[in-house]
Amino acid sequence: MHLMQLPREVLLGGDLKGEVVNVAKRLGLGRKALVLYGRHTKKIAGREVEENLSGEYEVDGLPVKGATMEEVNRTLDEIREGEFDWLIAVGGGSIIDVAKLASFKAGVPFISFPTTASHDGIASANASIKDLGTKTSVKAVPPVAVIADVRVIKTAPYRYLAAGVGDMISNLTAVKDWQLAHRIKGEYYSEYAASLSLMSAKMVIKNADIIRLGNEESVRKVVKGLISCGVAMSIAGSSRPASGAEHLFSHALDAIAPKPALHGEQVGVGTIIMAYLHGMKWERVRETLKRVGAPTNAYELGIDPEYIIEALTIAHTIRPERYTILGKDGLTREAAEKAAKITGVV
Ligand SMILES: NC(=O)C1=CN([C@@H]2O[C@H](COP(=O)(O)OP(=O)(O)OC[C@H]3O[C@@H](n4cnc5c(N)ncnc54)[C@H](OP(=O)(O)O)[C@@H]3O)[C@@H](O)[C@H]2O)C=CC1
Ligand SMILES: O=C(CO)COP(=O)(O)O
Ligand SMILES: [Zn+2]
Repeated sequence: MHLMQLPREVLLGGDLKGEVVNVAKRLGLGRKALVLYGRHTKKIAGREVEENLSGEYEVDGLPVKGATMEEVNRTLDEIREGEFDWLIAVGGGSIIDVAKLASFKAGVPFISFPTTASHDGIASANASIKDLGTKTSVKAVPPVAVIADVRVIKTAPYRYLAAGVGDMISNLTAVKDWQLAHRIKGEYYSEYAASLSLMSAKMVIKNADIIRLGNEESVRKVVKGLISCGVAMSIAGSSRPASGAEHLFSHALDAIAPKPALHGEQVGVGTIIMAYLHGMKWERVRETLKRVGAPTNAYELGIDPEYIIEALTIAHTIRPERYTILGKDGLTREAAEKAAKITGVV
């Protein structure tokens, strides 16, 4: 059986902090709400969302630090002790993922209120959580509603929007890896999910110059593309349409680099290299990232080339069951150096 779960409402608009109450009412959510936010996103929108809700609901706020299993468990304890009926995540990908997994484990719904357009986990049903040192996605639930306030998202530094482009362009190599796994390992493949995911990647290639403006139209385009990627993952029943070897490379960097860059920035650079390995037009990937002002090399990522090479050689070990262009044995150091040099990444 294949179960596809999708958000019931998706709101995209100018000033939506006050809309949360109406959404919660329409969806018939219970009396007690828990607002999850981070240190920054509390000030950006979290506190205001909490205040707006307090007129109609019993509400409490919970600060969350990063997407780790400890934070998921802490949130779960809070939900159980406080007997909360639903959650709302006000933040970047990390806060949303913590809410997603806690919501799944506790069996209570959650609303996604993104403060950045830097990742495609806004509407997806899978959560990327760091557990025992490494991070990859696990099955969870999608938000019951997505409330994307363009004005809030626009307060994020431009770098975050460019990272969102990186997370979408990565679908090009993710889908190629998926097709490879389908042919070589007989893995389930969904033509529809793959097409939907590729649509977002093609959209950013076509609209790079508009996105570069960093205005409300840019934010709308990127958010819609990211939501579509989330839907593609839900249709596939896994992150396959949006996560291949370029994501393994980024997860490896998160594990070894002293100061990793943004998820979307790292997967964007990973896409350049994996596109080269697939024999695809990697220059087009690099060109798009350049046009939107996203990093295309180690220097721009702020990561020492040594970590880039190491991440390339260990990426295949991150999630061995996910077959990609890296194969079972991964890249040799020489092959990693060659690919990174040819593509200008180091
Ligand atoms: N589940 C899925 O399908 C997917 C999950 N992901 C995951 O999402 C995460 C990446 O998300 P990303 O958003 O890049 O990073 P984070 O959620 O880790 O946020 C990075 C930083 O940005 C801050 N921030 C958030 N919003 C704003 C804003 N408006 N202005 C200024 N700063 C802001 C955060 O603040 P604060 O300190 O308050 O949190 C945090 O310090 C990764 O963990 C990745 O694995 C990515 C793609 C798909
Ligand atoms: O980041 C994601 C899709 O963009 C989720 O991917 P993972 O399954 O690699 O965590
Ligand atoms: Zn991603």
